[in-house]
Amino acid sequence: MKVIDRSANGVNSLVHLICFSMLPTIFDIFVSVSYFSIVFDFWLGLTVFTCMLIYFVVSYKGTTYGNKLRKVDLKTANELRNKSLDSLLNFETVKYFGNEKYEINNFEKAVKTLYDGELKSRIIYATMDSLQNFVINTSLLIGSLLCAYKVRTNELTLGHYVMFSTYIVQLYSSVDWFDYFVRAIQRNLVDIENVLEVLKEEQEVSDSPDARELEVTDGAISFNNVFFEYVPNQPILKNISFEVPPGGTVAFVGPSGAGKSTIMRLLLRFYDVCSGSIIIDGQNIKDVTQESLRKAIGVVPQDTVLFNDTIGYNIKYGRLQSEEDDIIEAAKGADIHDKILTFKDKFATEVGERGLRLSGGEKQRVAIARTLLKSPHIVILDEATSALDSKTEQNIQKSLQRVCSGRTTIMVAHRLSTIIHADQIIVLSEGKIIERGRHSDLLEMDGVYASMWKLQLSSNNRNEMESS
Ligand SMILES: Nc1ncnc2c1ncn2[C@@H]1O[C@H](COP(=O)(O)OP(=O)(O)OP(=O)(O)O)[C@@H](O)[C@H]1O
Repeated sequence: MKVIDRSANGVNSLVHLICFSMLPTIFDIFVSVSYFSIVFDFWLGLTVFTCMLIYFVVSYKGTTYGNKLRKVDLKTANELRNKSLDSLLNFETVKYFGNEKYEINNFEKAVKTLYDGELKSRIIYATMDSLQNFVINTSLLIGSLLCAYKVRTNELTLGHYVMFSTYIVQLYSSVDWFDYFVRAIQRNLVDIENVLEVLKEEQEVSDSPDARELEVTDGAISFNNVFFEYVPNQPILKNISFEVPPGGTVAFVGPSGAGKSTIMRLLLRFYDVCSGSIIIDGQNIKDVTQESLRKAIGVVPQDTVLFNDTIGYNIKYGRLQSEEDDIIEAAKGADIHDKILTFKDKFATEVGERGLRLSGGEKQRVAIARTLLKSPHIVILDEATSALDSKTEQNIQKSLQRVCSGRTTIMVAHRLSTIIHADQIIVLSEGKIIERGRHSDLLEMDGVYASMWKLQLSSNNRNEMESS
């Protein structure tokens, strides 16, 4: 992937740049050690060189081990963040099962692992610092004693002694700076590696370099011999072909796992088809930008998840440039305006995390209002009313009709009563189309759809009898 190449090149260039900037320091150290050996005394030079070698070995080993610990710490910190986020997002499930203590224990364990890891790395770095100081001071002591001895035996002058002390202090300040710099770089490289891991994630779908904007004129959709699998050799859709004329409605029914929602995901290009094509108004969706494609499609999903903000904000999300009047119109169209006016803060009412302060029907209406505001050419209703009771569903149907009117619509439904007016009903089973036609045609066919219809009728009758 281009992004990875670029970032990897970036890191390589950074490492090269740093190495170059360190050359003077390395040169400085090399010259100093040689100077001691040649000009002063061989044993003095050897002492300084040996201590320097020990210093670098300690530094290398300590930093390498410290980096390993840091990698583990980063992994633990990520896991801790994911775990806490997951428990907070699913707080209702935690409460349903009374598992608060279990979650708290898990969190405490994760915090303790992180704390222990950080403590270990701090101990390693502190030990390394002490060892390095010990090596430097020992070398200073041995060097000074050796130098003093040579002055006493008249092999060196007092001036040599002063020069040695000045040199060695300067040398060790360079070495110290070098060590600090290398340590900081290595530590940051470990962190960058963490970011690169994220960049390495392959993008499921990317725009082709010459991708154009999708131009929707009528909103005609056609699937041509579409074959798709999420995992190799496990086909989900097999040779799916159908057409939706401009403004027409096609509904998909079938058992759970048949591939109905997958068709919607392919139309939105969350995945690319393995073979075949999806055409909108004569343009293959592979050749257009994902942004323009998704702008043309409005989705009313099965479970509407709202932002933890106001109702007004959540409706406005359908078209961020909307004026207040447009939002009110959309709310009226979705039949939620009167309900919003009964709230104390009206459109400024906070909906809570994921919209938990609203009922299922209200959330669904917000989703419809958003789609009305977006005013797309194509609408997808993915089991938009399956989570609602029959009465709420009947009320919402009117709003849905408003969203779909004059727009090409693709629906997924479990309740067959919601799709009887569709221009075409397609029955899917194990990724294949097994029946298609209008409601009355399919009933006449007396096949899978007809038996599903009879089953739903009898269960509806049973429910009515039980409630009366
Ligand atoms: N991201 C994914 N990776 C792998 N397999 C997946 C993925 N998403 C869905 N599937 C599988 O693809 C199959 C079809 O899923 P899909 O959601 O399209 O079914 P569906 O007909 O909409 O079912 P339902 O009516 O229960 O929502 C299922 O067997 C599912 O397990």
